[in-house]
Amino acid sequence: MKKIGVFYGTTSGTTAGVVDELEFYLRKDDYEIHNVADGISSLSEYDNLILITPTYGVGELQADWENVYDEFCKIDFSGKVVGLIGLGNQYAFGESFVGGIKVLYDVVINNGGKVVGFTSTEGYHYEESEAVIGDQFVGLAIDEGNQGDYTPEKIENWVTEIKPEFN
Ligand SMILES: Cc1cc2nc3c(=O)[nH]c(=O)nc-3n(C[C@H](O)[C@H](O)[C@H](O)COP(=O)(O)O)c2cc1C
Repeated sequence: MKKIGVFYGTTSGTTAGVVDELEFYLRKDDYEIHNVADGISSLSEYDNLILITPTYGVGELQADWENVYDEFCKIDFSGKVVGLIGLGNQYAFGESFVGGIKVLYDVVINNGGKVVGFTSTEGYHYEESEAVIGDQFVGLAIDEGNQGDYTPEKIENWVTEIKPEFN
């Protein structure tokens, strides 16, 4: 398996904690973590990517992702395999739960990439989410505030599922 590039943004630090947990399940693989606040100039070098954003505003990207959005939209994702992880709060923001990953999803798909690691919406309690296609999230939905106890198991299952899909 080729190297995995993990790119994340965080405003209040929760996502950084989730990235630490993700690292545990990637520990036997070749991977590199990048905080989007430091830029995304190396993103196009990876054929395997895990992109992580908490949702802010109403279903929008986290601020550091917003800052690189125009650059992100110019990336050719042909041949790239991408897994998405979204953080959100299903009770406080139940009408736009983890919507931020749909913004990333749309760019990856429009620019020729493959998104893997859709997950079931079962067990979540929200009204609406832009990040749902059919009955699945377009990535892994994490709600640390309300369901953080399940996060390690969710990440482990998701990583196990997407690894065979990587280049
Ligand atoms: C101003 C604000 C807006 C938010 N909007 C949403 C939202 O639309 N949908 C959602 O699922 N979560 C929303 N959240 C919850 C955050 O995504 C969640 O707390 C996340 O864990 C924050 O990650 P971070 O600590 O890495 O920045 C919002 C939080 C704040 C403070």
